[in-house]
Amino acid sequence: MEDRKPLRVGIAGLGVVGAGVVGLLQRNAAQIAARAGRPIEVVAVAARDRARDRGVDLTKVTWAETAQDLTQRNDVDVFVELIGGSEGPAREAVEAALARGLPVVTANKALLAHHGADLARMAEARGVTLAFEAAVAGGIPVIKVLREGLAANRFSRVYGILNGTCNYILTKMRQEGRDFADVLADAQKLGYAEADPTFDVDGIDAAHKLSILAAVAFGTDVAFDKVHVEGIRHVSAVDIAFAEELGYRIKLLGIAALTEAGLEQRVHPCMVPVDSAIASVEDVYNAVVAEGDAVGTSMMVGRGAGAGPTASAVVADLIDLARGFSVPTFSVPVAAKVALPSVAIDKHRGAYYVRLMVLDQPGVIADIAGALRDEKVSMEAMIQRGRNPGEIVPVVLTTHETDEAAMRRALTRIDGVPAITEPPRVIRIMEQL
Ligand SMILES: NC(=O)C1=CN([C@@H]2O[C@H](COP(=O)(O)OP(=O)(O)OC[C@H]3O[C@@H](n4cnc5c(N)ncnc54)[C@H](O)[C@@H]3O)[C@@H](O)[C@H]2O)C=CC1
Ligand SMILES: N[C@@H](CC=O)C(=O)O
Ligand code: NA
Repeated sequence: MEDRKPLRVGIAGLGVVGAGVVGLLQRNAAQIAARAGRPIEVVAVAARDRARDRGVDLTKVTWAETAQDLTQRNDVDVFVELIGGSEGPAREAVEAALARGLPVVTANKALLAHHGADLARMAEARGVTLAFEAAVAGGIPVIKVLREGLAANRFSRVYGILNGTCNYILTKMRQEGRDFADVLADAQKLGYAEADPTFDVDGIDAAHKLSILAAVAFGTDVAFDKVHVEGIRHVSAVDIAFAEELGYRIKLLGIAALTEAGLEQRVHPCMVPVDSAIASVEDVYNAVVAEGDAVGTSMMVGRGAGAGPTASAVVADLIDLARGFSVPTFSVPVAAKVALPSVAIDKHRGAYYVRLMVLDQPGVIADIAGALRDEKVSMEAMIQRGRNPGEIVPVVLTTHETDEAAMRRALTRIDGVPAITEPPRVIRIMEQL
């Protein structure tokens, strides 16, 4: 093995993940070389700050001026992009690498969600690998599992907890009664959050990942613009407490389902039964559930963010490259992709949790019930806290399965009732897990 040529790596971006990758390659060098069949060595890097102590040994690497420069070096066999962002230097460098026939490993879900189809075409045209295990569900080898381990299956649904920051926030709010902003700051310190954390809390990061997951599972193009996206900003301590009372836990889920009408892709907070397996996936952990016709239901759980788990996935891709292993980018060659119509969210059917803040006065409940009845939305339960005439109190209701479009019409009417003092808060209930 000693005389095998090393795989020479150039890394752009030495932040949380970049430094994690350098550290992991150094720490487990002997074992990685044994498994890869040859050593994997970082020979060159590009980063904005050369002086910063990243806790890893960079004395033997060459510093390139820019990420682009890194892609043009003859001593680099694979370009690793860990800068982030769907445009700018990350996109330009990845495109330059692929155009030159250099394999690419990236953790950049934003880039793949926006430009995955084009980048896959470029990679295929040049016959090079574009690998991205770290981009979806961090350390869980979910791309490998869907693309290889479960390759014999037709999938009906793939869903899961795809954002570690949001799961961490929801967990700490529920377990410790802490504030949203306070827990988000913690997630940032721990290296879980995106450079712009609104991508996490507004569901965009989970939607990036879902669109990639759907492309891999269903052999279709990445269609991020077709994902319905809602984040967790409006999930309050009150909703978390009501969820507990009703036997649910709130999770931000990404769901891609193949229906007769086409592909439904949505990211939003969900109430899941407290005794379901996914309800127990807490903190920074992610989970991905795949429903295949042959295998049935498979669930994978692991850390979805942070230096270690993400580096684990990046290095696994490097080991595959060192071994000479290669598969089509999104599981099928570009020409074999299937076009699937996308199903809009108003065609969704499901059950709903609705929380209203209501000025307690006679007739309000009748108005709410009337709006639901007129739209043929059938109520499952109602909780009214306290009877304090003249005060604002929460009223919570849950529905039986109904059409999203009908639910929206009913909510518009309910919102117009003068005694409803703030917009209804709605969380979809997911029973079929
Ligand atoms: N942090 C995490 O848990 C995970 C992150 N990712 C993805 O990994 C990528 C990197 O994320 P982090 O390491 O967390 O971000 P980070 O912000 O810690 O690191 C990015 C680094 O890139 C550097 N950079 C910016 N522009 C550059 C340029 N033009 N040339 C070279 N370096 C440049 C920045 O100075 C920074 O140090 C992103 O695409 C992110 O979405 C994926 C999975 C998990
Ligand atoms: N910000 C992301 C990082 C991993 O993809 C998350 O919190 O999941
Ligand atoms: Na992964």
